[in-house]
Amino acid sequence: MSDKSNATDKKLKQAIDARMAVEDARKYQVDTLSDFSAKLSLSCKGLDTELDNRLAKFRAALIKGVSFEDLSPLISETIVLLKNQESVQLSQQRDLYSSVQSAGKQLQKTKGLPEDTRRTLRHLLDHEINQVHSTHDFIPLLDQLISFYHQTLSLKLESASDDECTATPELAQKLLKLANELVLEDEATEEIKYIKNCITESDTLDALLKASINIISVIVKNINKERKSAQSFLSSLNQTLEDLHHSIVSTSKHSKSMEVEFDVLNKSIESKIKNLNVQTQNATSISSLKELVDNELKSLSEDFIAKEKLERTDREMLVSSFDEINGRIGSLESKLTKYKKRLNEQRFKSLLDSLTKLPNRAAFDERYNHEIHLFNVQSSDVTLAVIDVDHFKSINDRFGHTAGDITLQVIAKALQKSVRKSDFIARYGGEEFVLLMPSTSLINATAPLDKLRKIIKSIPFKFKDKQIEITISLGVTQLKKGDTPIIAFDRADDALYEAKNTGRDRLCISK
Ligand SMILES: Nc1nc2c(ncn2[C@@H]2O[C@H](COP(=O)(O)OP(=O)(O)OP(=O)(O)O)[C@@H](O)[C@H]2O)c(=O)[nH]1
Repeated sequence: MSDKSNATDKKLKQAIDARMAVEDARKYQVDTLSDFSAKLSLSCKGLDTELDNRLAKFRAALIKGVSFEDLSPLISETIVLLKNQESVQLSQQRDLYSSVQSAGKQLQKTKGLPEDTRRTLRHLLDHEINQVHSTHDFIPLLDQLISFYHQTLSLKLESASDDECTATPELAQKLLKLANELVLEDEATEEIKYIKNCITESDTLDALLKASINIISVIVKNINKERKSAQSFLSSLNQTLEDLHHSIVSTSKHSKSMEVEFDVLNKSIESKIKNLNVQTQNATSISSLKELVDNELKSLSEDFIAKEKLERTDREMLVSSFDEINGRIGSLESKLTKYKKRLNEQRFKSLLDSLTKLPNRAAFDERYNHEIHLFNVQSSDVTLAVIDVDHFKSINDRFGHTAGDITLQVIAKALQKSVRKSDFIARYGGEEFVLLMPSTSLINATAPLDKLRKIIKSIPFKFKDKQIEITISLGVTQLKKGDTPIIAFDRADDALYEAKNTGRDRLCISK
């Protein structure tokens, strides 16, 4: 009997070890999936605020280690949001198409349109604009460019003479303003720069007409390229998440059915051991006891064999589903790297800062160089301000990086809302912003800039139930004859340094 009991012990131990191996494999699988899903969700940060929040919740749930059953609804909600993103883009595209089509048709009907312009316009409407995958941001600009064209053409037709008609400086300035609103990718920068120089250097209506058509062509060409890559990223990401969802649900279902079978077996083993106990106590002779124990152990042994078999099947199924998921994760991860690269390129190309949605440093450099070029040609006043958030490091240190990020977004929004339409505000990097104020002298810039300082100071920031006052320091200068971009920027930076060293929350000027 002691041999049999040893054998039972051994079987029990084997059963426990096998179970632990299954649990370890499952834990490893869950950890790998969680890690991958977290990385995946980070890759689409910045596309949409609601999607960002949902993904942040999803990542938090993964870190906390909630069960698959609880994760499942979060994934379903995320998939819905991703699908929404796709349909939002599609409807924006449709809006853009019909808006531009109707403006274009109106133009086509206009008498006196030069033949080559009519051809260019036809080509734009028929072959290019309907392929544009754009956001709403560009629709007003395209509309304005087309109505600018309309207005300029009417002026040309009104003048009876066949000679080249001179454009007023205001008209050229209007087109330049529209061109300045363009925030496009690298390759287009040179094209836009060339067009802007043509506008400033030529004073005929024909030159303005040509320039406005050229700007429309550049926009159409570039938006199309950018949006295509974003859209394909979104739909692939959506597919990827759906695949993961299915894997999780099927693994979870499989585990549940196994648990039921294990439960039945465990209960049977338990009741047999109990029964053995009772019968042992009731036995009247050694021989009947021996027979009884033999029978019960035989039956128990059969249960153990069944249990072992079940565990082996469970382990094999887990290993094979794990291998399959692992393979899929491998291929998804390499896809993800590609999408991320493409998305980063797209962000870079769009020249918009992904956190604050303000123009980024590259966009600022482009605009700044152009303002310096204009200043050298026209000598109109331009003020430059470098703005830095005070003690920003302590916000991160005390309330965390996410609070820091939100702070930057709120400040960026307030700055954008408070500057004039003709001003150009950008995030230069970190907690530093730059502001260009064309046609504004240093004297006239001081009051609005100081108002800007007060606006930021009055924002009621609240972290961890604590009311926090956040201030900015400003260094300001005005472009001077002979300035290079670096010389003028350094002057504003020196003024900012002075503002920081004399107590912060102030504006200093460098003449
Ligand atoms: N949350 C967040 N922090 C950022 C970002 N970019 C830069 N920072 C942080 O901004 C802080 C800037 O710190 P410092 O240059 O020491 O300046 P400061 O604390 O603002 O102090 P003063 O400028 O001297 O008033 C650093 O801790 C950076 O890590 C960002 O995008 N998000």
